[in-house]
Amino acid sequence: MTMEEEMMQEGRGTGGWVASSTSALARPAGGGLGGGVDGDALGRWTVTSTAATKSASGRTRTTGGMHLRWIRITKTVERKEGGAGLLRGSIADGSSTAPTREKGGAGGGGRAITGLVGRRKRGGGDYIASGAPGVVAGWGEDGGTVAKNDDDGNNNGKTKVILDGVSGSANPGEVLALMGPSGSGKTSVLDVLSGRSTHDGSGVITLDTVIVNDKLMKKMKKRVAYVKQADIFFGHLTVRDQLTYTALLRLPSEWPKCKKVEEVNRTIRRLRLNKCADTPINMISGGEKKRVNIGSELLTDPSIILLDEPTSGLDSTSAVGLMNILHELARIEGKTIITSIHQPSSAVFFAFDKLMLLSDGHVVYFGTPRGSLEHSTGGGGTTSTKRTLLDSWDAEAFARLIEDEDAAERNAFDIVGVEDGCGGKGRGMPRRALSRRESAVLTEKSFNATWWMQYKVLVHRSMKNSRSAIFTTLNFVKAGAIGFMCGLLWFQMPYTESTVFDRSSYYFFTMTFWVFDAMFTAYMTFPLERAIIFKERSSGAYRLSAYFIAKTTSEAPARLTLPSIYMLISYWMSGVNNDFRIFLASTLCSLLSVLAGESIGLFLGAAVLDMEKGMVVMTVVSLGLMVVGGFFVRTLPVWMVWFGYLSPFKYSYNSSVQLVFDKPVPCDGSKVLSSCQGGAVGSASVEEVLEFLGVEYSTGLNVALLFVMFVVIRIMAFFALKSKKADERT
Ligand SMILES: Nc1ncnc2c1ncn2[C@@H]1O[C@H](COP(=O)(O)OP(=O)(O)OP(=O)(O)O)[C@@H](O)[C@H]1O
Repeated sequence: MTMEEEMMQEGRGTGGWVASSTSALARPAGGGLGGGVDGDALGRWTVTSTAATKSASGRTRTTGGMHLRWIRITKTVERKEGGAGLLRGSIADGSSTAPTREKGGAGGGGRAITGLVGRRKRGGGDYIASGAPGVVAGWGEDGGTVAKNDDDGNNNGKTKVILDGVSGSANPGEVLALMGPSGSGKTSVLDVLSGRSTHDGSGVITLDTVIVNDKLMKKMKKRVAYVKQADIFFGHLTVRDQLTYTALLRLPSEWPKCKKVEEVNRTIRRLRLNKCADTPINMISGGEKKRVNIGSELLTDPSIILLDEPTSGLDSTSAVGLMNILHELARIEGKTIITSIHQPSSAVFFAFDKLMLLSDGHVVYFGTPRGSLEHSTGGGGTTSTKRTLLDSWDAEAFARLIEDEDAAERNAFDIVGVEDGCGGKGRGMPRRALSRRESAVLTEKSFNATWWMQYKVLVHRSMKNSRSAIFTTLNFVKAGAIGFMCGLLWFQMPYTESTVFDRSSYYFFTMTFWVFDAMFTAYMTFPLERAIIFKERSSGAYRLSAYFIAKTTSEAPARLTLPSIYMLISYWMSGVNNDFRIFLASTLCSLLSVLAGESIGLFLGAAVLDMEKGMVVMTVVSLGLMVVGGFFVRTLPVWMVWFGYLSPFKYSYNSSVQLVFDKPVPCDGSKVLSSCQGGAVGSASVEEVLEFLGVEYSTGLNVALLFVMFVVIRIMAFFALKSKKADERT
């Protein structure tokens, strides 16, 4: 069943809230930000629907698209050291080396344009530049130098212009394709439009004619879905799990769970994922993964869907299938869709409603796909060079056209918005209507789910994932085998002076092994999940605090179960102390030290997200802390004493050893302790044994210090993670 059929079956096709027209200006009806559907002076419909609204039958409506315009967007990035070919010179003045025109980019609005090829505007926003020779798709590589940038796409300074005065627009009900050679700026345009990356600020982005500033963009993220090139998921979760967790996190909290589940099932049907719905994501095909990625974004019923090369890596049948889904979403649900694409088949290419061609961060064509041929060949069928194409497109004139269109729509909206019934429009009234729409967006909730709901869902997801990742047979075998091996090595130690050292070494080994294990596995947590965290957070799925606390609580059972199994086997086999209360207390000390070690690992993982560097830091820090833990070096140099206080090994060793030596140790003739120098008679006091082993502080103080370490370092880990900004390219 196609989506269209499905929707008709659900009554939506006739329900009146989805327009099925493919016209560029057709709009789905729905409630607006200010409520309702508004007609503009040009006789078009502007829909500003945001929240899911209800049909007469009580079903949830699909939110329509929004009109997205971007005008003279420029983006400059810092040139990173160490790359091939350092940049020289400067572009700070924005001067152009283009021979035939002035730049209309960074703040250059309104300047005169020379060498302009004639162009006209066609109905429905179809801009065709005429008279330029050449081809568009796969244009010639003549090495034509782009204004500001050299042949490597670099400018001659410390910065690099990656988008230069890019303008365009996308309408509800349409699919706009971004095409251009690799490195031409397609992803950068999508990053900026989705709010995942910033632009230089000289250009403007408008959504339904409302200028999108930083504050608005943050709020808009819920309505702008961005399907990135990489399909990042927890591989152990099934497709249904992934969609269900997304639904629970991102759909309105007032919806009952059954409604969210219904939405998941609808998304599975809509994206034809039924066959793999209950298969773990790491087992499904690339095309299916891509559809899961799109489905996760579609669940929230966004108005605008941006996709970065969704067909890359797919065979042609899957690519066509995916494109059909996008066209259905635009045509039937009225979504605004922008997708970048490489080498589409001719069927796919001509099916796009609009096409924007980019080269070296510049627009070289915007209009219908068919019109691009006319533009590129100029009717003469000759091949165009990159240089010619760049020169033939008047970016500034195009920017002004979009600007005018935006202004016309805004005025028309405002006239309607404040209509007093007499057809009058009083002074200052348009502004009121505009701000009404703007404030409607700004007062929207940042998160759909409450903090507690986010926490519960994330704990559940993390436990499900860690069950498959940590509670594996292999890990149980590891804990059991090491416990058994240690039991054999320290087998049934008699409680006499000759085993004083062995008892303490048993604890030192136990602490070292499990604290190291916790440190290193916890270290991996954030670097491994950072792509998912950044992706989900950038779409406003949850608060970082909910994720962090959920992550640490959900991993605790797995983290503590394995050392407990080890202790249960090794402690009784070794005969450390036959008092069950001592076993319990020393096991708890060990587990607390595991949690403190986990805090250190989490902190370093959050502070140094780069795995390679982080591993080096981890190795140095963990070995250092172990050495100063009291077992190896007894007398630290004065300037290193502070380092000893940071060692969880020290506190856990100190507390456990004190618990084990709970009564005087009988001499056995080995003359290890000074009180036993006389032979196998008498015993050494507990104090003497503890002094011999270099144990400091009371058990209570050691446990308290371990607890402080566990809590304080964990809080530090949270702030370290919070301070990390998403790399624009993650
Ligand atoms: N943060 C950044 N730092 C440095 N250079 C960047 C950054 N982001 C983008 N670029 C550069 O900007 C240019 C455009 O990159 P972008 O990823 O947008 O191209 P693209 O058209 O999507 O390429 P592809 O088709 O290969 O994905 C490239 O030369 C890229 O190296």
